[in-house]
Amino acid sequence: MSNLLEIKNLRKSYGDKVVLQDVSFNVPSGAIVGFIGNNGAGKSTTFKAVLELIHKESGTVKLFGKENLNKEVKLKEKIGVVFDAINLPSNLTIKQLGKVFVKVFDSWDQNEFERLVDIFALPRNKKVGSFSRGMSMKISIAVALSHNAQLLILDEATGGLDPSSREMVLDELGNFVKKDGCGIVLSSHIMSDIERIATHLVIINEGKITLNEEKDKVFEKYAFVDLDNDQLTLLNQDIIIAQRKHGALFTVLVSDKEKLPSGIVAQTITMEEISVFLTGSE
Ligand SMILES: Nc1ncnc2c1ncn2[C@@H]1O[C@H](COP(=O)(O)OP(=O)(O)OP(=O)(O)O)[C@@H](O)[C@H]1O
Repeated sequence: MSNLLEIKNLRKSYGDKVVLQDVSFNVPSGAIVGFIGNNGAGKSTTFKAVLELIHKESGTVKLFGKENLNKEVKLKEKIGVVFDAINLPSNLTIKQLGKVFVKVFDSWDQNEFERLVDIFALPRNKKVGSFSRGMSMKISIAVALSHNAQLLILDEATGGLDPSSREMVLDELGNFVKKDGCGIVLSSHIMSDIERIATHLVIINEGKITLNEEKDKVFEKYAFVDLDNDQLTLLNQDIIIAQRKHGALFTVLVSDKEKLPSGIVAQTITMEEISVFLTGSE
């Protein structure tokens, strides 16, 4: 499986504040990477650095195997981007947008755009600037899906969508990634969305990656255990992902419940629990 995006040791500071420290993860072809973290953890900053909208301090970013996106103009067309804030021309209608984008993108697919506008039930003759937040997200997603991109970078793209719209969008994302050589990285605070569609989980906490793993592996092998100090010393250090102290006991997230000493009871994990544990917001 080749990587559409490779991020290695990415670092970024604003003034004295280090907001990304040694961030590394990949988006393989065929994958949907769920990028999870609290408000201010560094998700948007990572995306902006990947897209070269901001300068990174150090580290490398490779898109389709190549560095320096700004010098590889053709590559940009292969990336569909949706940011939380709408950045489409507000004075145009959807009808007019189609006419603009056919000129902007060599590979603009007007039929696909029309299909998505229909299934997202978006009005064709209303100015985009007057759209609700949910409608704005849907039109941004429709655009990102209509220029034959291979990689989608979606920052909070399902936030603000009603449940039936979310279903439709998640279905479309699932279909997108089935196409040859396509992949998605999406940040979200909606754990049920991540649990439903992600193939890989990347968790970031205060600019540091605390988990980077295939989702199925997390649910098959990972577990929480409650231990006292003596039991903790018996634990194979290699399987400890994170631990928290609660009075005299420790709650430990382990990466392989098969390697637990006998007598220690593994508790099953939920997406919500693992994300709360690793984002430190408990
Ligand atoms: N232009 C900027 N100048 C100074 N600090 C910034 C700037 N942009 C982001 N930051 C800081 O960088 C940190 C990471 O912000 P970022 O927007 O990447 O978080 P996030 O994980 O996307 O959060 P959210 O879930 O709220 O969207 C925060 O502490 C934020 O205040």
